Amino acid sequence: MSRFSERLYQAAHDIWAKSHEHPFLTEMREGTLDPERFIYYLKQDYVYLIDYAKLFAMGSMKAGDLETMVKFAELLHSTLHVEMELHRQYAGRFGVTREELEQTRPAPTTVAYTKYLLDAASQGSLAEVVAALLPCMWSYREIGVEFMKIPGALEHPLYREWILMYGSDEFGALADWCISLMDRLAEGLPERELAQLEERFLVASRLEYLFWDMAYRQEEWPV
Ligand SMILES: Cc1ncc(C[n+]2csc(CCO)c2C)c(N)n1
Repeated sequence: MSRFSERLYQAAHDIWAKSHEHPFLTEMREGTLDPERFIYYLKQDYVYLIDYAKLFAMGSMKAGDLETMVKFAELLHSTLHVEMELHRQYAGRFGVTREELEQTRPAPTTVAYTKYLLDAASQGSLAEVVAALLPCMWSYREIGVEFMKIPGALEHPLYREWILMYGSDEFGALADWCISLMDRLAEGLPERELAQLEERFLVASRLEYLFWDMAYRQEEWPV
């Protein structure tokens, strides 16, 4: 039987393709993305990551064995100290302090995405936690690897570090681990539960798309 992750990948194909073609990413790829849009993204992503990191804590809590528990703890550590450190360093280049980053008011799409993930994780099984968090890790891995292949992308003075982080083998290995965990957790589940996991994965994928779109539009609350 084919792997459940392949089913998820196929089901999300059109959504992910739409993300890859979004002007935020095409302009970043070409090095023409307005830095204001990038700063907006960094701030929103910082507060997104604070909530997202909690999913790894919940993964640790719901883990059925010590190895899985340790791996989620590593992912939590890496988000707080590696990924968020990249954001802090970028912000510093623009004179935005760590405190300002942390006090960013989450925009509507950030609220929708983080609360959706936390709801899925608090209500559901470990498989639901993984289905919800997976598009984030997997889609960034795809984007990072694609960007690394573009001649000159790593020479860009602003976007170089971002591309290096998400295109790195370390991030690739973390995403691979989550994909194989998804496959193991899905084994033997009835179709009704698989369909529910697929739904979590697809909604999170659509919210990933909306996150790029939000950053490009520099979305604000209407009042
Ligand atoms: C909206 C949004 N989606 C995905 C990521 C990428 N990401 C978040 S946590 C993690 C794994 C370990 O830190 C990865 C790859 C992001 N930064 N922002």
